[in-house]
Amino acid sequence: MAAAAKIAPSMLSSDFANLASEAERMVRLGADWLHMDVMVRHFVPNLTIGAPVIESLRKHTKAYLDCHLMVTNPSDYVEAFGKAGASGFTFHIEVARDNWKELTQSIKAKGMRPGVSLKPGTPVEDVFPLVEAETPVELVLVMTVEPGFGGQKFMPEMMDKVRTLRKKYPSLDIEVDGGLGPSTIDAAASAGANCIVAGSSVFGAPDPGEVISALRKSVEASQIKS
Ligand SMILES: O=C(CO)[C@@H](O)[C@H](O)COP(=O)(O)O
Repeated sequence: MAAAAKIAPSMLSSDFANLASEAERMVRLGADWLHMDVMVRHFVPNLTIGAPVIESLRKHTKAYLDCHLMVTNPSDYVEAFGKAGASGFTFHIEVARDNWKELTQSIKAKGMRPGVSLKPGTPVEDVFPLVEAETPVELVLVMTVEPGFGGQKFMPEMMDKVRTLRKKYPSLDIEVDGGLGPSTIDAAASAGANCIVAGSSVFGAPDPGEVISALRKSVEASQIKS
């Protein structure tokens, strides 16, 4: 069975001063997940949110909080994110080559869904062992921009990675992130992505609900065709 479409507005593009009401608005407009970009000025040169913000937001929403840890030392964050109420914890393979097994197990032990992400320059083969492990990652996040900032241009050449993953793992959650919106979604959906992160295209639209619904329609239409 095809992995269900999950549309995840990237809260990086929201009004951080009104995070709880922005989260509520996205859920009301049809978001399945809320994508939370964690950046602490190493691994990427930006500074966003950490576990205290997740903990505060959790008091206001039951939504699935899809946390993407753009940090060099993800294992240092597992305990705090688990306690804070994160739903998914996605780390980068580039910083976890030596400890991904323990890391994945500890994420699961803290009640979160483990995911792995790869930067544009990282070969897709690098994540195969994590998907096939005894305690596997449950999501692969293919970055379609260099991580660090919203509002960048979608890299269509990353779709080869998505196609490869979808062919090999028919029911895996495959997420794409960066430059997704109405003009790029068909490329990602037809390659096999089912979890769609979108920041500026959703928050910058006159009708964000319409964009969320267009993203979902494209994923579902591609799944029917395939
Ligand atoms: O992780 C990141 C950037 O590193 C993303 O989640 C962006 O926030 C997506 O923003 P758009 O490209 O959709 O504006």
